[in-house]
Amino acid sequence: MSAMTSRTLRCTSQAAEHGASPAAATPRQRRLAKNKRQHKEGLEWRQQVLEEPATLSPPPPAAVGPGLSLSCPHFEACSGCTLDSNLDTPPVLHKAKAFFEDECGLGSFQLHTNSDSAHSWRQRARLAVRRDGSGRPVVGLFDKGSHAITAIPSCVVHHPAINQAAELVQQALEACAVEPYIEGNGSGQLRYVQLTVVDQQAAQPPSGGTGTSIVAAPAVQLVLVWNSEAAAEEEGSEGSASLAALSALASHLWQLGSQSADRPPLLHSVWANFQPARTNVIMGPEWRLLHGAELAWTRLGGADICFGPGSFMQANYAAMDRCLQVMQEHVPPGSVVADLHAGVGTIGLSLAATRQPRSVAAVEINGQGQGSFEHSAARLQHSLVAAPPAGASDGSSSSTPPMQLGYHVAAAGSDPGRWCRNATTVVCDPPRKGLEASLLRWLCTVSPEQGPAHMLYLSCSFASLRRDATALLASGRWRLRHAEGFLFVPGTNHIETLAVFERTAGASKA
Ligand SMILES: C[S@@+](CC[C@H](N)C(=O)[O-])C[C@H]1O[C@@H](n2cnc3c(N)ncnc32)[C@H](O)[C@@H]1O
Repeated sequence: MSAMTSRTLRCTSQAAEHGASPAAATPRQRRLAKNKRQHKEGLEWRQQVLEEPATLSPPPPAAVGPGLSLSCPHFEACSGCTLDSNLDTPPVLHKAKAFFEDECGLGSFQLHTNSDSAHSWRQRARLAVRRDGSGRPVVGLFDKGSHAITAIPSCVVHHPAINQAAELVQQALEACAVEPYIEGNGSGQLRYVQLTVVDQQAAQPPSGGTGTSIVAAPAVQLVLVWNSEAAAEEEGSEGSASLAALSALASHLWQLGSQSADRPPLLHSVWANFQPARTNVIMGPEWRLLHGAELAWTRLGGADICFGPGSFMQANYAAMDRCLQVMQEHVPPGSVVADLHAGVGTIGLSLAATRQPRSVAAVEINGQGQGSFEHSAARLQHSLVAAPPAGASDGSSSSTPPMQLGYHVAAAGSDPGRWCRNATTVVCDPPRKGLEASLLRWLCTVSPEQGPAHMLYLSCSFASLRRDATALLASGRWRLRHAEGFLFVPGTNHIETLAVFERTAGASKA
């Protein structure tokens, strides 16, 4: 928190304590005082959660004005959020409305949101580990526009389990005398931590017993991003001392976070990721499981989704779940689905669990997702055989083949004709830069007989979606049937947009 902000907060609270007239405060002081009051209520709620972890549920929504508000004590210092009021009408929403309503002629472009969307939504967070201005090791985020670090122990957008696990790491830094990373000279040990909430209910396999041993509280998959190579060097060398320090830190955390007699374990697992390079890329190429279970699960869009620490996961599970439900409405039963930017296969698996497609082919450039996809697919196939959906094949009939679920590690644009062979529905969920030029060209030129009938394009960047949608519509091959937005990152000028296209000519394959 900047000196200016902390001074302002102090002054505001003193004014409030001494009963100063609200009229004497500036609008900003009043806003910060309100943030502080709501933050205090949030802390009280979190204290209750700590005492009763099995009942973790979202905090009561903050008292808000016309729009959703953030009310975070770290706002303005921390770089994580850029909006603290009217979160449900970020500036980009106006651009999206203008594009879809005025340029594309859709009736109305809506943004999905509800009153508790603003808080406790983040289920995956990456936090830096550095020394602060006073030399104290800190787990937090960089200040706006700099690499100076701010601790954010009361972050209101983090799921409470993430804040608790971050606090555990904060304590362990000092207890284990861990050296935070120093960017200036590349020295130090711990660079970042990644914390991901694991749904312990979904973690139980469907045949996992009576349910009496199920631990209801969410736990955290913790990754320690360590500033060294993975391989131990000769005994007594600097490398092995560094790995011994990593091992001691991980054991200390595991003991603190997994073995409490009076509450469910906070940690699901502890991983090491090794990043020795002097780079801004957070994760390195090598991973090692140090404690706990390798497989982590959550339930999204009607499917159990397995994920590892190195594969992409949407951080806002509730918003993604809602988005998946909407996507399902646009996929007819019996479809052949190509899920082109699949990650661990969340979208394709959700469609497989709910829409009875004939097949789903997942295509993903990062091979880290493949093992997770295969675990999820096996669990899904098992549950479909055990309880086939009404009217669906259980695979026992020789005339109706079982659903095919496949995963290809490849760039979607490398051979779109191959990845989309026979596909009736193509799903694109690209990174911020949008569709690869080769994929966009194929979609804009493929003949109606060969191409898919429907396309679901989910985008995290409105600018690249607008560019790609303009090209798709200009090609004459596609018509926009529907579009809507989802608040995946409340507190920022960002919306996730789903655009549903249908082919304009030729016989539909679906
Ligand atoms: C926004 S994420 C979506 C992941 C997944 N659909 C989900 O919902 O979790 C984008 C994914 O596209 C992958 N990706 C990036 N470039 C790609 C490419 N050229 N071809 C295929 N996948 C790509 C990334 O590795 C990442 O997993």
